[in-house]
Amino acid sequence: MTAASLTLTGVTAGYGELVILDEVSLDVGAGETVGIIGRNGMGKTTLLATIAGRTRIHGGEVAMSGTPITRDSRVSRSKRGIGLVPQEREVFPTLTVEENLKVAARTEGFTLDRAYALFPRLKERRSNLGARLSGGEQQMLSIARALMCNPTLLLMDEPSEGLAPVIVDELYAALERIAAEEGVTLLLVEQNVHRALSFAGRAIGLRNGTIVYDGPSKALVDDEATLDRIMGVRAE
Ligand SMILES: Nc1ncnc2c1ncn2[C@@H]1O[C@H](COP(=O)(O)OP(=O)(O)OP(=O)(O)O)[C@@H](O)[C@H]1O
Repeated sequence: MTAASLTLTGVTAGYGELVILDEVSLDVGAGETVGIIGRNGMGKTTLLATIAGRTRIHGGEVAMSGTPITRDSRVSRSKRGIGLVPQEREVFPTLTVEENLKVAARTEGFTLDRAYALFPRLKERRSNLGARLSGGEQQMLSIARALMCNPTLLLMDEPSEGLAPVIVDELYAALERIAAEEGVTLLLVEQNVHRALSFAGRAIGLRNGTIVYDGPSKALVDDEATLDRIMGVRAE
């Protein structure tokens, strides 16, 4: 797989007539890891949903590796290589772990063995029903299932939400491997700012649907004034 690049040019988008994102522009290079941070309700999920084709675009252009996709449906964006791991995880509850993975499998590319190598817990639980998994296991399954579709641009919405710190460590160890070993560009929304900054090379701060920071994560780590500006309150 070859990682995709992504360009948003003056994108205004939302739900029906409701506008949430206001003239958002950004350029993400192939293979970059980007953490999207900001307070609740600032438009982080809406940004991922807009890239995945799940919102209404009122203006501007979205392009993937130079090809405009603004008017493509979510299905055609998925076929082009955009994978979304939604906040709700969307695991099939009545299918086993292995069946959840197999329904997404393509004839070539990412394999079941690769999924199990990245997430050994899923191998142990491969015969368990989706409904019987812990939150952390469901999150791992949701990410592994997205990878089965051979994404070249993977969007993850709050992967660590509601998980115990030890599980979050395990999850992020797998994400580090995905970033290093799979040909995929990664954008993730992360409520835990310091987790986002240590994982992603680049940070994007959203406030009221506009980008208020776009730069290296490293520069933000000790910059409390800028973090306060993005987060509104001191980051935890
Ligand atoms: N399906 C929807 N229909 C209408 N409005 C929505 C919908 N989803 C989100 N919104 C609104 O869009 C705004 C931005 O929400 P969004 O979920 O993108 O923010 P967020 O930064 O991801 O926040 P959170 O961290 O709480 O998930 C909010 O005012 C929210 O109420």
